[in-house]
Amino acid sequence: MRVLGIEGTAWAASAALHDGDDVVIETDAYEPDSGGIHPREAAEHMHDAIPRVVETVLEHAAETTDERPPIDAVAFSRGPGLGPCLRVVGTAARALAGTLEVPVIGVNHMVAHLEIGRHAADFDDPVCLNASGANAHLLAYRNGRYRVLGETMDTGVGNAIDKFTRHVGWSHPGGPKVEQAAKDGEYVDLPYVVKGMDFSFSGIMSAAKAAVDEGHAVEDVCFSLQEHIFAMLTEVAERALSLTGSDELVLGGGVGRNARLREMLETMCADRGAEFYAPEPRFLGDNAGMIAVLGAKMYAAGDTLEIPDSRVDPDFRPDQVPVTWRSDEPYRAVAGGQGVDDAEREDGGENESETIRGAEAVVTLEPDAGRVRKRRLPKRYRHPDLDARLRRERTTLEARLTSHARRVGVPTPVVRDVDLQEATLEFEYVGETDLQAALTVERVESVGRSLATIHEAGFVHGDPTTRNVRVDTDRTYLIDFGLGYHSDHLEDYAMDLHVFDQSLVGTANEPEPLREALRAGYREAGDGAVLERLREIERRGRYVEKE
Ligand SMILES: C[C@@H](O)[C@H](NC(=O)OP(=O)(O)OC[C@H]1O[C@@H](n2cnc3c(N)ncnc32)[C@H](O)[C@@H]1O)C(=O)O
Ligand SMILES: [Fe+2]
Repeated sequence: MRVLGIEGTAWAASAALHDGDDVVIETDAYEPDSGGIHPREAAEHMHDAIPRVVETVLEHAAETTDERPPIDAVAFSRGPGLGPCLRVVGTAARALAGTLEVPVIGVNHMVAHLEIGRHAADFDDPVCLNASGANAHLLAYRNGRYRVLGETMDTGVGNAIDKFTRHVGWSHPGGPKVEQAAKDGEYVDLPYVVKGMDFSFSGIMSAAKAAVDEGHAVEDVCFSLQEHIFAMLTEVAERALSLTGSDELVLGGGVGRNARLREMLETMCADRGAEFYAPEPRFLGDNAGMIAVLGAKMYAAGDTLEIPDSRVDPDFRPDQVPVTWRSDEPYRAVAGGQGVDDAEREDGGENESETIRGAEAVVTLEPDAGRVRKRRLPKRYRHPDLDARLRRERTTLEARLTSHARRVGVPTPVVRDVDLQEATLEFEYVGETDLQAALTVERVESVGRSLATIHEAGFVHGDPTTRNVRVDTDRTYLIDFGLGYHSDHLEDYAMDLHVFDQSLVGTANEPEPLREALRAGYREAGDGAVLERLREIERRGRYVEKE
C-alpha cells in the first residue's frame, strides 16, 4: 500500500510517501524574518511550497513503481493548526486525489504525532506525551479514543519557549537555541506548576523573562527553563504511567528533539521499569511522514473521507477522533483495586505491612498498627536543587493542608509525624480501599462536598483523583494533599474539580452519573460560581493559543 501524506498546519510544508515499509519525506520550512509565526505569511509559504514538495514526492512515487496511479491514497493534516494554512493543504489534497482518482484521508495532526512513536516502537498500548509547538498533552487509548489525561492550562510548550527567546531577541524557532545556550548554564529557581496531570507555563515564562531583565545570565535562565519545564512534563508523564498502569511511554512533537527532555524521560522510565521510545528527529517536528504512516493505517481500516466531508478543522482535538485502526482491545485494568505500580507484602509476623511505590513516593501501609509512612523519593531525572525543593515543599504542604482540611470537617488522616530532612510523613491509617476500587454515586457526591468545603476554607487539593480518596463503609477521606496550595481564585477551585472530573472520565466505565454526583455534592456545600467556571473550562478550546 502506498500513501502520499501532506502536512502544513503551521510552519512545515511537507509531503511524504509511505510505501508500507519506507518513508520518504520532503519538507520546506517557513522561517519568519522576525517575531513568531505570522498566520498570513505562513499560509503564503504553504501556497508556494506545498505544490513543490507534493510534486517532488509524486515524482519519486512514479519512479519507484510501475503502477498507475503510483499511489493508493492521499492523506492530509486536517487540524489542529492555523486555518489559512490548513485550507491550502486541504485544497491540495482534494485536487491531487481528484486527479489521480484515489481516496482522501483526513488525519488529526496530534494523533499523528503520537501514532508515529507507537508505530516505530511497535508498542501495544503506550502513554503518549506530545510536546509540540502549540500543544502539550498526555494521551492514552481507551474505549476507541485517545483520551487526554493531562495538558497545558495555557500555551503549548514550544510556543512558551519561543516567546521567551523572542523576548531576548533570538530568531524563531527558539527551542534549539535554548538547548544550545543551556549547555553553559547554571541552576536558578523558577516557578514549577503541576496540577494533577495538568500543568502551566505562564508563571515560569514571566519569571524567566524577568530574570533576564534583572541581569541573570541568559544561559542560566535557559538551563533552568529546561530543568523546570521538562521536569514538569516528566513528572506528569510518570503520573500518567502510574494511573493507567502502562509500562510504555512514547514521545512526539517538535520539542521532543530536545536531548535533555529525552534524557529525563529515559531516566524516569528506567527507574520505574518502563520502556521509553522517542522517534528519530525527522519524525518529531512537523513532517508529512507521520501523516502518511497514520494515513496508511486509516486507509487499511477503510477510514476515508467523501470530498464534501473533508473540510479542515483548526480546533480538531485528538479525543474527537474515532480510532478505527486499532483493534478494540479490552481496557487494560487500571492496576487492580489499589491502582498502584507495585505492591509488595511483607509478612512481619503479627504486623503485616505493604509497600506501595507510587509516582512520587513510597508508601508503607501498616493497617494493623494503624499507621502509614510516606517518603518522597529523590528523582534522578530532576536537578538536585529542584528535587530537594519540591520534596521539602510538598512534604510541608501535605502535612499542613491535611490537618487544615480536618479542622474544617473534611475527613482526612491524622498527621502523626513530619520529617522534612527525609521528606517523610507519618499518618493515621484510614479507609479500607481507595475510591477507584469502590466507585459509587454517594461517595463521589461526598467528595464533591469535601472539595467544596476546603475551597470555602481557601485552599485546593491540587491532585484530587479517585486514587487520592480512601473509603470505608461510612466515610470518604481525602489523602495526598502534596500538590495543594492556598488560593482564593475561582479558576483554581474549578481546576480542582476539573481534575477530579477527568479522573472519573479516565477510570470509570460509566462516568456520567458520577460526574453528575460530583457536581451535586459540590452544589450542596460550595459556591455555584465555581461550577459555572468549571463549565467554562470545559467549553474552552484548550488547544487554541491564548495570548
Ligand atoms: C498544530 C501544529 O501545527 C503544531 N506543530 C508545531 O508546533 O510544530 P512542531 O514541529 O511539532 O514543534 C515546533 C516546536 O518545537 C520546538 N523545538 C524544536 N527543536 C527543539 C529543541 N531542540 N528544543 C526545544 N524545542 C525545540 C520549536 O521551538 C517549536 O516551538 C503542534 O503540533 O502543536
Ligand atoms: Fe506539530
